[in-house]
Amino acid sequence: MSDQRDPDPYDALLLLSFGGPEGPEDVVPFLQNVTRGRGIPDERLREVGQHYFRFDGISPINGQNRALLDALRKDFADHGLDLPVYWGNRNWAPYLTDTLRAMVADGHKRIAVLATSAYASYSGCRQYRENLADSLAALEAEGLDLPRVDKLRHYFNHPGFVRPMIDGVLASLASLPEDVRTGAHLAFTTHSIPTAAADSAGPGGGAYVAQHLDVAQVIVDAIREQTGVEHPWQLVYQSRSGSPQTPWLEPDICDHLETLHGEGAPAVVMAPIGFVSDHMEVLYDLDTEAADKAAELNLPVARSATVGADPRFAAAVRDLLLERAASERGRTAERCALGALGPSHDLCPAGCCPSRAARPAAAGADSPYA
Ligand SMILES: CC1=C(CCC(=O)O)c2cc3nc(cc4[nH]c(cc5[nH]c(cc1n2)c(C)c5CCC(=O)O)c(CCC(=O)O)c4C)C(CCC(=O)O)=C3C
Ligand SMILES: [Fe+2]
Repeated sequence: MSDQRDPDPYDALLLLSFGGPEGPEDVVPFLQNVTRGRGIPDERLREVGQHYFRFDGISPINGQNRALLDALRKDFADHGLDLPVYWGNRNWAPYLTDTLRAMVADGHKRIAVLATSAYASYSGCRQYRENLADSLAALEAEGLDLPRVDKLRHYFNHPGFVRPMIDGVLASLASLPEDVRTGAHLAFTTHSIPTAAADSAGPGGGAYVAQHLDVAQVIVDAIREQTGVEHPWQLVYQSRSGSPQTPWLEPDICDHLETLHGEGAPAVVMAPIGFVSDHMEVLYDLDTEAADKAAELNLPVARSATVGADPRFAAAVRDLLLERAASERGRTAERCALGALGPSHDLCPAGCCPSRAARPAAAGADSPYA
């Protein structure tokens, strides 16, 4: 156990996230960053940006990440872990390349990376690794000595991620009127992705859906143990984008609410297990769109909390970092995981979560960097 208190060889933690706009003038440039290289006209981006304009152009994601940074720094300080925590994003300031450059200037050589995405998939894992490779290439072109970056393993089934969600679902159930509570359905939601991306997610394929189903089962079992009620449940999807010709994971949460209503379900708890914080996909797609749909159907719904800056999640990040540090030192580390799938791999194998256009990706077996 003492082995898991030593951060060596790591000298810093980098929180790597999506980024989001912080005012109306940021919205189109942010969406240009997200959709770069796909030639989407600004006019269409302004349409896509309607979700953001409804909230004064402010995505909640940056505030969520600032709160998580505070929670991480507090957790590290409370546990005598003297490791600086930095923050960089894929699509908005503070940009990943700028943060990595600052980390190099501060003398960091061996960086553990926590991405704000818990599951395997191209969008949730490999794309972040590609962003890391792009940033390292930019620093290399500037003649800087490159740090080594290691991405911490997927944490979808880490107790520090799952337990706050169990409490969230229990709180949502408790918030429903008593006469509909016992019969309430649980709708676990995550970001829809193209079915082709789902098929090829993780080392053996299919990992995105399998991981969500495993987490959902753990939550359902925990709720049965605590309340004595086995709620009917299903994994459903939200936030689909892209061309209607391309198949994406279904059903959508709004269609699912209609189906459940048609089947006579008395109430639904929507549990966004696919997301780490209450960012725009949660506030718009669930709290606005799906909530409006439920109101139209006269179906009582509650939306459960994401982990956000829960201290148990901050502690889980420390655990993941110390676990990986131990295994990098060649020690056997305790690897916490709930559910049936067990702890995820440290290093993504070559070709894990492939994209259509193969691009270099750091922090995996096929990384061009050490
Ligand atoms: C799996 C997944 C996660 C979870 C893992 C993770 O967290 O990384 C996620 C998170 C997020 N997605 C976000 C925002 C967007 N996602 C888009 C587009 C897309 N997402 C996809 C997948 C995912 N996305 C996919 C397959 C696309 C289409 C292709 C593409 O464009 O790559 C677009 C483009 C416009 C549109 O097509 O609607 C936007 C603006 C925000 C920020 C929210 C905020 O601002 O609070 C967050 C956290
Ligand atoms: Fe997305």
